[in-house]
Amino acid sequence: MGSISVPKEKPHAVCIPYPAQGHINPMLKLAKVLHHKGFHITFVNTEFNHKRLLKSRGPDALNGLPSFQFKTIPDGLPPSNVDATQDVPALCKSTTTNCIGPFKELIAELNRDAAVSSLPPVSCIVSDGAMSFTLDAAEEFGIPEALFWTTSACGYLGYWQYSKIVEKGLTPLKDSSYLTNGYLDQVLDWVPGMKNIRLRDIPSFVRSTDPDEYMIKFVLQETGRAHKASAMILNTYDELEKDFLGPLSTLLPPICTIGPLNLLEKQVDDDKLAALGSNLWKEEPECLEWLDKKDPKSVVYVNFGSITVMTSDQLVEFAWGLANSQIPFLWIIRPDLVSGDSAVLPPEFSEEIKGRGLLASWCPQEKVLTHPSVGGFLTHSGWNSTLESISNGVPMICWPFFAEQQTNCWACDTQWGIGMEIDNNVKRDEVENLVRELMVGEKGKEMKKKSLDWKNKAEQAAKSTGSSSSNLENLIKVLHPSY
Ligand SMILES: O=c1ccn([C@@H]2O[C@H](COP(=O)(O)OP(=O)(O)O[C@H]3O[C@H](CO)[C@@H](O)[C@H](O)[C@H]3O)[C@@H](O)[C@H]2O)c(=O)[nH]1
Repeated sequence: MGSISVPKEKPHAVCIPYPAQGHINPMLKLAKVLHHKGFHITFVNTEFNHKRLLKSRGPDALNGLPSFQFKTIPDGLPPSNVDATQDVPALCKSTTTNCIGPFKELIAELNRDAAVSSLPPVSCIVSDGAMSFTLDAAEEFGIPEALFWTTSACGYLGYWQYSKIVEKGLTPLKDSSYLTNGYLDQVLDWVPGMKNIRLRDIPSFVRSTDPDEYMIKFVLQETGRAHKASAMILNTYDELEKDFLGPLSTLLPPICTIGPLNLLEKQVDDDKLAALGSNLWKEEPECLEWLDKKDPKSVVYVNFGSITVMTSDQLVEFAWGLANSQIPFLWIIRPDLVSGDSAVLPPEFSEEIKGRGLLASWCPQEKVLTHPSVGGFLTHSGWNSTLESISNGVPMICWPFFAEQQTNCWACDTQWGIGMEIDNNVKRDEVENLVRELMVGEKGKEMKKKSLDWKNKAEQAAKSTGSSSSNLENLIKVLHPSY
């Protein structure tokens, strides 16, 4: 007797990033990878970011595909400047308290639509780890949820130390002199997997003098709920972060390391999906044309991501450091990079860098880092930037701003040998010296070698037989056990 084959229902994942650039980018990549594996996708942006995406990418940018749709929920914040990054603590507070209602309503609506059409009902949630309120929705609808922490494993492990740091009374700081009096240099010898880690290398929110620091409470809340997830996702690869993944695996549901997602995404051969992008600022493709005219590995690329802000004095120090290094550079200065001001550089500077320096306000970073002319990256050490740099074998100078960027910088410098830290109190001479060292010095050569080694290992992990690809299969089994 022949068996009757029952058509399996297509899985439907609702993917919801934390509403900031460095979170939307990797979530969109993961959503594309899952779509390629047969999932129906609903990607949820906040209304604020939806509007920004339409503005930066054009009115049709979020029309999606029949099996990959974009939906929105409000973020609960009052209206603000559409071209600038939202305040992080305010956004964390607001998403925690205001988003669960609209999110549950959206899932109910998707299920109602499914009941009267051929669309599959929602079968799982993939949520940003910093949006753990979504776990309540998963519970209510009786579906699995995977939490995606878009940080490095070392950064995430750093966050996991917060409860002990509070318990030991290491935070709040007694007063602001503790930021510079050597207090932050103390080694935390009890942190598993992170030999010689100092307080200053731990994600930066513990550097507060406020006993009610909201971001500490937020981190404790988000790490505290993680055990309720069916799986944890990290955009990294085992070989790079095995020392940190070991300790994390004792604290968490099964961890699926599926990075670098920028490499896994490349395996998705689908023009329609490739056209779906997530840059909140308008890209300036001229940067690539400019790079085309430069010698191989000759340009230092400078970009501080989507959230970093600096003073106009710091901007000027970076500017003269870059100019004095005599190395060609591409420097992305976001319109909101200088706090409370617009970025203004002296006319002598523009004169000095003619022909060898290009300034732009936003670029297609992944294409820039893949470009053969780029030989080094001066970065704020956001995890996406770090991983995009690693996957292209580009060594770094790190100027961490906040959050786990400090931990990423520590790992690049002391663990992986591919980064050099620049002092927070940035001075032009140090910028000049480090840029020269990175691009033409002995240490730079050594770092380039190590960067290429990590690049090869990243490519191995992303191959169909590699660890990240097999972890992706494990994730799919969790999200859709019968698939
Ligand atoms: O001109 C630009 C600048 C940035 N990007 C992209 O924007 C993303 C920026 O992400 P990231 O480098 O991680 O920086 P942030 O935007 O600062 O990221 C936030 O989110 C990260 C992931 O959780 C954290 O590691 C950071 O600490 C946090 O600030 C990357 O994918 C870049 O490729 C561009 O395409 N063009």
